[in-house]
Amino acid sequence: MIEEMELFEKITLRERVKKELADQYGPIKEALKDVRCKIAILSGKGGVGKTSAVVNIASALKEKGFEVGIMDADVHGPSVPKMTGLNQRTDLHGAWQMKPLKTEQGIKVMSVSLFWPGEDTPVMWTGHYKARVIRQLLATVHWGELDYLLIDLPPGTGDEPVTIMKSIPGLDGVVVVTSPQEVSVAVCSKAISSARELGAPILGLIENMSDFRCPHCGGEISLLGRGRGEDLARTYKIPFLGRIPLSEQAGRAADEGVPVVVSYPGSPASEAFRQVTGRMLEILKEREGKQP
Ligand SMILES: Nc1ncnc2c1ncn2[C@@H]1O[C@H](COP(=O)(O)OP(=O)(O)OP(=O)(O)O)[C@@H](O)[C@H]1O
Repeated sequence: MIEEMELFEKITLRERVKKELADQYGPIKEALKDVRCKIAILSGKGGVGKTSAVVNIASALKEKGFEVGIMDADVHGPSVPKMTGLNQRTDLHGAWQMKPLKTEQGIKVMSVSLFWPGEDTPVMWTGHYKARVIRQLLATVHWGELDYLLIDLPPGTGDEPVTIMKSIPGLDGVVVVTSPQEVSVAVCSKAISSARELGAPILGLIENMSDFRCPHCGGEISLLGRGRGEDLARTYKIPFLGRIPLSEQAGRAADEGVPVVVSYPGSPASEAFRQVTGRMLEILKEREGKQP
């Protein structure tokens, strides 16, 4: 009896999510109509540098003169505002239309943490509810004209990132981030498969936290390994966008709330982020002339 009830609940929830996706598709499409290119950033495992990649790719795009926005869809660990130095709160504007905040560099940001009561208040929502909040945000945020909107997805391969990806009409691509560690690469392959199942075009894979250059002797140390990201990209026949070194400046920049591309522009990590961004743009251009 209990099993039957659980099955019934699962089916009704699935139907409800399906209906909600269908109902919100139109409003989300309308809200994103002036966004030329929508890219989701995904990782299998948490803590591999997905958000770091998002804020630095955004900065590298901004440096090139593009209008850029970041949608922080990682409800449990929303670190985009912290990593971009946004401490203020946004107005709910009666929840009809929400305005993203702008970073010092002029990148527009929306995140649950911008209207959350306090840093210590945990998010206790279930997966279904979290995805619903993100869809609601996607439908109500007024981005204005953007060349690129980067969506920082929650880590993992469960319902949440998948439902969010499904909610974005005309998603132009997915970028996958992994560290070179075996544990990260193994989960990352699942993330690639789930993106593929959705039919989302995968623009490429980034290996973050790759070689570390010793500031004293200049020698390179592969603390977490090296090359497994590139091997994974080859296995799945997706473009390899490049390697970001494990770097003291990158870590410090995140804590200081300024992307490393801006705060340490000549650092190896910044150069690597610019190269990764350049490759991503080339791929978009080759794919479907998607570069604005
Ligand atoms: N290349 C790097 N060199 C040094 N530190 C890094 C690098 N990339 C990320 N970090 C640091 O590692 C930590 C995790 O990074 P980040 O928050 O970007 O990961 P994430 O994958 O988005 O995590 P989650 O999805 O769990 O929120 C942060 O403290 C960040 O500053």
